[in-house]
Parts: sequence; C-alpha cells; structure tokens
Amino acid sequence: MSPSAETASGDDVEVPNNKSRVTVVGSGNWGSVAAKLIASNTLKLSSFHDEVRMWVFEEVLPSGEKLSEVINQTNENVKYLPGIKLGRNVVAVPDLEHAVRDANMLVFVAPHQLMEGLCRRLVGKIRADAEAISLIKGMEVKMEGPCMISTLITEQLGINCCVLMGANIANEIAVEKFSEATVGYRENKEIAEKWVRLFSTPYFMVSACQDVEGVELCGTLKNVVAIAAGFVDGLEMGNNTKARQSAAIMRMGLREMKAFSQLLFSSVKDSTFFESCGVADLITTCLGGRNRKCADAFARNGGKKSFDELEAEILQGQKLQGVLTAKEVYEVLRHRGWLELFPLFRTVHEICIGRLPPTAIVEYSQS
Ligand SMILES: NC(=O)c1ccc[n+]([C@@H]2O[C@H](COP(=O)([O-])OP(=O)(O)OC[C@H]3O[C@@H](n4cnc5c(N)ncnc54)[C@H](O)[C@@H]3O)[C@@H](O)[C@H]2O)c1
Ligand SMILES: O=P(O)(O)OC[C@H](O)CO
Repeated sequence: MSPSAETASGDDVEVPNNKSRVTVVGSGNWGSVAAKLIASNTLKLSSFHDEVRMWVFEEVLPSGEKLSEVINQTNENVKYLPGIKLGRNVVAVPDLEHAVRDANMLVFVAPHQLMEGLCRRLVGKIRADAEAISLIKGMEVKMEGPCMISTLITEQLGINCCVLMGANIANEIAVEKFSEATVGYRENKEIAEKWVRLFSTPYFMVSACQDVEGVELCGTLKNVVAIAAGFVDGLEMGNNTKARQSAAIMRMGLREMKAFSQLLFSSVKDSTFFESCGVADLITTCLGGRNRKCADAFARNGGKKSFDELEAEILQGQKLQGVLTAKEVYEVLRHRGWLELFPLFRTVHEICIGRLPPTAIVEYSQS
C-alpha cells in the first residue's frame, strides 16, 4: 500500500485478511526507533500490511502544535527522536483504541510504570487472535509478588506475549549503528520467528531464545546495575580506580541478576545471560544509558537533587526505569527475606532513597 492522505490521518483502511497488521503501542525514544525498524520491513515483507500505526500519548509542543500531527506532517518524532525520519508508512495515532483496532501484532514499548493503566484501557479493544511482544524493561510488584510486564499483558489482555531485549541504545540504532537483540519466547517458535523477521535488518541482528522470563529479567535488572555504575562514575575518583570499580560493579551485578532471576524462575537458563539481552546489554547500559547518566549526576550532586528532578532536567520527558525497578526489586527481597543475598541491589535502592550516601556503592563493591 502506498501512503495516502487518507491513511496518514489514521482513518480505517481495508486490510487483506492474510496480511498481518502491526501497531506499536508507545512512541518514546525506543518506541519511535522500533516503529522505524518495523516500518522498513513491512514494506519489504509481503506477509505484512505496509502501514505501521504508532500510538502517541498526545502532548502539546512549545510551538502550540500537537505531537501526533507534527509526526504525521514531518515524519519525525520531534520530541523523542528528533532528526530521524521514521518512514512514510508510520502513522501516528493519538487515540489508543483506534491505534490497536485491526492489528494482530502489537508491539508494547512504553515506560513500565504506565503499563498497568494502559492494559486496563485496552481490555476488550484488541483482536482476540492478536500476538504481542514487549520491548519494555521493568516489572510490577503486586501483593502476590513480582509480575513481569509480558505476564501482565497476557493476564490482562488474554494474549500470548514474547519479549525483545538487547544492547539497544535507541539513538544509536536510529542512525543504523550495528546492534543485536534477543526475542524471548515461551513455546511457539513460529511466532518468535515471525517477530525476528519483523525486527531484523542488516544493522539490527535478532535471534530467538526459549526463555521468556530469563530474557525479560536480564533487560529489567540491568537497569539497577546501571544505576550503580552511574554512582561510581559520578564520584570523585581517579580514572583507573573508576574503571576497576565499574568492572567490579558489572561483575557483581551480573551475579545478582542471575541469582535473582533463577530464584524467581527455576526455568531461567544460564546461557541466556550470554545472549545480547544479558551481558551485552549490561555493559552497554552501564557505559552509555540514561540510567547511568542520571545516577552519575545524582552522585555528583552528593544526592542533594532527587532522581525526579534529574530525570526532568536531563531526560526532557523521557523516563528512567532503574530507580523504580530498584525499589520493586527491594520489595521482593524484603518480602522473601533475601536482602542479605543481594547487597548490590539493596545498596542501590538505599542510595536512591537517601538512606545511604552515594559513596556507599564503593564500600560495598570493595567488600
Ligand atoms: N530508549 C532506549 O534506548 C531504550 C532501549 C531499549 C529499551 N528501552 C525500554 O523501552 C521502554 C520505553 O522507553 P522509551 O525510550 O521508548 O520511552 P521514553 O522514556 O523515551 O519516553 C517516555 C514515553 O512515555 C510517554 N508518556 C509520558 N507520560 C505518559 C502517560 N501518562 N501515559 C502514557 N504515556 C506517557 C511519553 O509520551 C513517551 O512516549 C522502557 O521500558 C525502556 O527501558 C528503551
Ligand atoms: O538508556 P537506558 O539506561 O534506559 O537503557 C537503554 C537500553 O535499555 C539499553 O539497551
């Protein structure tokens, strides 16, 4: 289908029955890049409808214009991914119900703390045969215990949900720098392979791994370790000391990620930690991610500016995941009596809430 004024406004189009239709639920930094990747492939793969709808949480820009309208006029997400053309077959849709209508492949990519509310709004609004994938790094903690975002989607919407995690700094993939990712799936390998085809490009190499919890926990927990790495970076230390401390944080972080994941789900495989979603994402995020950056600023300020303030100042509307995840992990540890087993995770949360100073990360990593 060639784009037309009619489809660019998000109006309904005739969908041939045998073609899959994709909607991206989310349009932040990674959401926009995901839409770009997918849209480049739907044009090439005959089993997919060309058009990719991207749900936009509507906001009014300083110019007075609506974000979704500007995206459709310029083909750029000027707020969350400026300077990058998304592909003319990406259509921004501010109405959530309209965005998901007709789609049988739903890509969820919103900050994890918003997912419960979003799922509630989608109940009864999606196709019964829809398949989902979550690109979201984070989890929910409920009375009954931790709940991964893919499980939340499956439980609330009654659909199967794979995950895609990896060493994926969105701004770099947007300019087509090489990166890899892992699709985690539960049982249906065919569906996982369909997702792999939808995301793969010469610069974005995707492979499938039958360990949905392991893949998702890697993506979730590395954000807590990235906060610890940021604290180390923000402290006044010589470069050599800093490098040694960062390496120690990553090593200990990986150990806690694996132990925590396998205590929660005995099915989590050792090998998953060697996929892109594991050690590769851990290193990438500890060196170049937003969690690292904000934690660095927090330590430089001696903990005097809150993470909320720093997030607003530094990320300009983008959302941090690691601070909230550290709190969620801490709650699980406390409930289960595991606090002593996870000193790094515990220390990160205690620094984030001001119970310990940022320097505590060094004392911990030297012990
Ligand atoms: N950015 C990356 O490099 C990257 C890479 C891999 C994975 N991820 C993960 O992807 C997920 C989404 O991150 P992102 O980078 O696409 O988003 P982001 O942090 O760049 O943007 C925040 C998004 O939340 C939306 N939003 C704000 N308030 C809202 C509300 N009340 N209701 C609904 N939406 C609201 C904003 O419109 C925006 O689209 C996160 O779990 C993140 O960890 C991000
Ligand atoms: O920028 P961060 O810290 O949210 O991390 C981004 C991605 O998860 C890296 O894979």
